[in-house]
Amino acid sequence: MYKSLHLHIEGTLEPELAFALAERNGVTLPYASRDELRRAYSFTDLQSFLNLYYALMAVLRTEDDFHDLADAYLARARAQGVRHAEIFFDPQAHTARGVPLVTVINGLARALDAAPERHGITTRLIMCFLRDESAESALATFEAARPHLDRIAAVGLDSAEVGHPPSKFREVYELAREAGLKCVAHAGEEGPPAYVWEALDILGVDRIDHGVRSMEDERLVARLAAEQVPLTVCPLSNVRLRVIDDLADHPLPAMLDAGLLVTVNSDDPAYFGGYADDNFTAVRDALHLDDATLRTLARNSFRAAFLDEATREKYLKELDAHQG
Ligand SMILES: Nc1ncnc2[nH]cnc12
Ligand SMILES: [Zn+2]
Repeated sequence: MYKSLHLHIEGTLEPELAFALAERNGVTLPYASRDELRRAYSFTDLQSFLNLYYALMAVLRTEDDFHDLADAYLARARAQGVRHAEIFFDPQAHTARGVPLVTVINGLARALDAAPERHGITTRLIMCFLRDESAESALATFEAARPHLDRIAAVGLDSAEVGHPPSKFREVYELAREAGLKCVAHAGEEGPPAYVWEALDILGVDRIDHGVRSMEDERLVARLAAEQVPLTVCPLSNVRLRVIDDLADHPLPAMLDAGLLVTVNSDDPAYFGGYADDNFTAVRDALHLDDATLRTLARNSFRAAFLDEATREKYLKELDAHQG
């Protein structure tokens, strides 16, 4: 039984669906076949992945496309034991291509609204700002989303990290908090520990996405442990984007030993070789995690989720019963 707290919906676009949507919308992809596309999934760093991630979004045009993308993800997530998913989306990557924000939100919301009954999954939607776009663009995006904020639980920050520190987005995070939204940010994936400090001190985030490079800064580790700031770590993503060389060298055990509130997540599962359970299985095997550690990781994701306390308690009881 899992919670998924770091999942980009656009990163769940499997080659099969990409080709189906391309055909539906008359979009020509620069790949002859699904296999040829899959062969392009060989990344040297975050930017090399983002280039393909944004290019393939060309097939997402209508409300039905966003609905079908999210519905396909929810079916896969449930098959992997996910019960609650907090889902990122990148509005600017769509509005920049002429797809209206309302099309994106309505399509995703239609799939998410049906998810408890259709898939047995509860969800939250997290609207991310692209950090390699301007602060003004983030502000304009937030203002455009104001009529839809009842659909949105939190704001986030993603895309190319290095050179785009969290402090650039102070103002839009202030507005989001004033509007009652939770706040998260990718930090310490490729960027330095200083970006994690900024996300905490300047953006006031409730969770850090990735945060693996925090381990380079002892004072930061102590702070994250003392405040029990959740970190949404994505092990298979870290290997595919060469943040770490080998899963066997992943800092996850050291992070747990340091008392950090670590969760395991899939990031962009269509591109990085696996969904929730695939990530758990991979770290269990590569890092020789025992059952108690796996239980801690599962509990952590329930603690870190944006749930009301009654629902959290209900899920924790279910988890205890499930794990015996
Ligand atoms: N791993 C990642 N880091 C930053 N931005 C992203 N957008 C989608 N996946 C991402
Ligand atoms: Zn991510």
